Amino acid sequence: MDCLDFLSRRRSVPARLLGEPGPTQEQVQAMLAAAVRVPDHGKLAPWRFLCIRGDARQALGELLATRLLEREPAAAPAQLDKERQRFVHAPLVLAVVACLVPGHKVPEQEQLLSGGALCFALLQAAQALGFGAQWLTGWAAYDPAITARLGLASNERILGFIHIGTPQAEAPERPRPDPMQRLADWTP
Ligand SMILES: Cc1cc2nc3c(=O)[nH]c(=O)nc-3n(C[C@H](O)[C@H](O)[C@H](O)COP(=O)(O)O)c2cc1C
Repeated sequence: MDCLDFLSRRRSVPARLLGEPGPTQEQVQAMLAAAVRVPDHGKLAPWRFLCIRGDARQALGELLATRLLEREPAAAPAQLDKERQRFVHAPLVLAVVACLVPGHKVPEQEQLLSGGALCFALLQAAQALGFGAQWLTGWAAYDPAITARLGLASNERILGFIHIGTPQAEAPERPRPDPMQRLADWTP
């Protein structure tokens, strides 16, 4: 498969369809090494990663369930279970954290964009190694109590939880927009 073919066929594999085996430590390193080559205005490298694997996945799910009960005391047991299950499927979840440099001449938007590109590069690197992956956020990515428990500082943001593992079933395709319908010539 040539490169463009690979990119044109890329699709996410829903986290619930991901299972063992996950990437080895060498493969994690290789994926990150590819992903940090994203465009990065000002060479700020305004991002870092958290590896969530093994028992930490269940622990994070418990944290989400506990926090949801705080936020919504009437939350149904099924909702709480959903939170507990959020991170248990894929063997590896990489949280991509934006480390924003406030007041820098490179606007925060560009720092965030670089991190977003990095999330996507991670998806591609995972797929290039034969894994499936999905970029998820969910309410927890924006909840201050959860981000504090993840160790984020006030200038840091969760950009995504990248779930990575071996597809246990074929991922469904979704309709894709026709780019030509969104293309126009700009005329002065
Ligand atoms: C920043 C970001 C956050 C996302 N968060 C979620 C999410 O919380 N839940 C979800 O179902 N999909 C989420 N998605 C969408 C999936 O990552 C993915 O795009 C979708 O499953 C379709 O897969 P595709 O990559 O094949 O288009 C998010 C996408 C982005 C870019």
